[in-house]
Amino acid sequence: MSSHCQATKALTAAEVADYSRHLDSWEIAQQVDALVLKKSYHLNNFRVGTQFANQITELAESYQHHPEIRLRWGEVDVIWFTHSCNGLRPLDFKMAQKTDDLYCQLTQPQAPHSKEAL
Ligand SMILES: C[C@H](O)[C@H](O)[C@H]1CNC2=NC(N)=NC(=O)C2=N1
Repeated sequence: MSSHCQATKALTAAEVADYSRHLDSWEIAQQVDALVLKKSYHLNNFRVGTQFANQITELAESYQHHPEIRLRWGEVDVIWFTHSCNGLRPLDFKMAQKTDDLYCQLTQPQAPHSKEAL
């Protein structure tokens, strides 16, 4: 166990259940011996899937917290967990929400009241 890990323990199963109530459609999955947050996103083609993966990369770099990403035509799977604790931390839930926000920005049309639409 690293010193960072001792300072920041993984959430308990009960805490994970509580945090996950605020997320939309993220699965809590067991991966080897750790709980992880997992979601599959649908994209129209490989290029936009790659764009999404690149945006997640920028997000990950800005927080120095990095997910697993699986990219294939029409789909991007994202898995968040904290390696150093081999489990979930509040930051993983924050990153999951931010990933959803990126997906919405990328796939949903501009708000009708934006300047461009006037
Ligand atoms: C030093 C650096 O911040 C750490 O190695 C970070 C990098 N990105 C990370 N990402 C994730 N998901 N878990 C970590 O424990 C982790 N550690």
